[in-house]
Amino acid sequence: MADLYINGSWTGAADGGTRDVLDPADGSVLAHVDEAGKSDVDDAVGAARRAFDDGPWRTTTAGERATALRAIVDGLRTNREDLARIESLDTGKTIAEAETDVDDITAVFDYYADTAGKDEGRVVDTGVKGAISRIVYEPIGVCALIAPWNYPLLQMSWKLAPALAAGNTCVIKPSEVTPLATIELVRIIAATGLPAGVLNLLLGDGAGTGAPMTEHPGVDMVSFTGGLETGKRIMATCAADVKNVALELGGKNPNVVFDDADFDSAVDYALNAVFFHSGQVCSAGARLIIQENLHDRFVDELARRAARIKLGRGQDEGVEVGPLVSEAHRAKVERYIQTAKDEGALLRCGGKRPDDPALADGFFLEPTIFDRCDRTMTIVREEVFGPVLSVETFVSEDEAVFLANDTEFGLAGAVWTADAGRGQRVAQRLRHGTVWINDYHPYVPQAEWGGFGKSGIGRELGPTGLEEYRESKHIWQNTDPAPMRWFNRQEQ
Ligand SMILES: NC(=O)c1ccc[n+]([C@@H]2O[C@H](COP(=O)([O-])OP(=O)(O)OC[C@H]3O[C@@H](n4cnc5c(N)ncnc54)[C@H](O)[C@@H]3O)[C@@H](O)[C@H]2O)c1
Ligand SMILES: C[N+](C)(C)CC=O
Repeated sequence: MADLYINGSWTGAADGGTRDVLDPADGSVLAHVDEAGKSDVDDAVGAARRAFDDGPWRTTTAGERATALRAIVDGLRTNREDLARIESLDTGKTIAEAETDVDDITAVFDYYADTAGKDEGRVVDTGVKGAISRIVYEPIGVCALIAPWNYPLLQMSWKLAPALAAGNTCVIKPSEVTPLATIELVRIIAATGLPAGVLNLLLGDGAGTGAPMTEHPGVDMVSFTGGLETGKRIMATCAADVKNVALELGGKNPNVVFDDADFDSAVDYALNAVFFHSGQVCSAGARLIIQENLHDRFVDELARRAARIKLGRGQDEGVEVGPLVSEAHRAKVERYIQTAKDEGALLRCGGKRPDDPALADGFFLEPTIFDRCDRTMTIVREEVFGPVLSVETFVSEDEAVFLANDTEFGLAGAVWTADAGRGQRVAQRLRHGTVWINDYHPYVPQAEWGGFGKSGIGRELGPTGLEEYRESKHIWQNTDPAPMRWFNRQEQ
């Protein structure tokens, strides 16, 4: 096996470590891959360090880097179906979802190809005679990019595209649970002829590979997407060396529905908000906050439709939702379901594994709705990251806003209303990084993504997504130097 990509070559793990990657739809082994240890981390960071300090990449022009990114875009377009199929197999998501992800990352590489080539810094008007002052942007250096299992290609590309566009070198690590499509992504990028060491791929888990990456003195920046507790650990590690750190963490996202909302659309999107990809989405609308007088009709319809969602293998025709990613993750979600029952939430549908014997070996769980929840319940407060919706009610607009903001997270949320003024008012009061009005889930390369509160630090996508990977430098030139004689005036 040779699944690690270090200094322009495919190689195995130095200590022979390997890992089985499982198909979440039936628990079978999809692949065996190499598992990097500390010496592989040293090799990859060393290669990225040399490529940054001594190689040609850092000093390429923005236009040259834009050309390199466009070659990646071409590679992604050519390999769209293959990439989507692998991503679907590995994560369990449907082919349609995986294709959407590949289209998204293609657009992201394209966007940063454009953006990198346009922003060449700025001239500063200092008001000082005989001085030229300008701001230039430089890459930060060696970036360690670490991604989660739910959107392996997408979350890595949101980091990799701007990091490369800015002229950094990278060591990347997908989740040990879903590494397969990232290996293909690196094959596609390697084929475009990036200089050796600019992009390095490590596979492995948090303790054996991720932690040594973040601790490594040769790394200048860590960009991480994943869970809150891991994020805290990484931030503490980075503090020791004052490394740059960007964090995209979890969410407990409110979907607020007022009684004047378009009923059919609000129900339809509420389903999609929470059950898309089995709820394994950082921005999943897992908290329905509904106006009391609409509650009965809305939740009845929601439960009726949730019970009809077609579960199955993500590659099969007609399947709407795939399995959870692993046995361990399903067990975690099941513990949350039990806790919700114990704390008195009312189970309206789901709450168990499907009865269909054809799904018995996969990590499936039925779409689940807990009604009559309150803000003290664990199911309302903690990120479940599965197909589980909690329902709370409100009477007034103020109460809706209070409940929507009543979370330590602040990633995303939505408001549904026919009153345009109220939509804007509520959107402005929500303490979340993305707010949708009469919609749920859209994200685009041009618009920043990230969270308030414990949902993270920094932003991906948009112009800010490029800023994350650049240092700005002020260059001041005195065009007419002459002694200033601040000191030793008596000697003049
Ligand atoms: N904000 C966002 O945009 C966004 C997007 C996707 C997922 N997420 C979040 O990701 C979480 C789910 O992903 P997960 O279960 O893979 O998260 P996780 O924190 O368990 O793991 C994420 C990555 O970090 C690595 N890792 C684990 N411990 C590490 C350590 N000590 N040092 C360095 N790396 C380490 C893992 O191997 C994996 O690659 C959810 O909380 C979800 O909300 C957030
Ligand atoms: C950022 N997003 C919404 C694509 C995936 C979150 O898990």
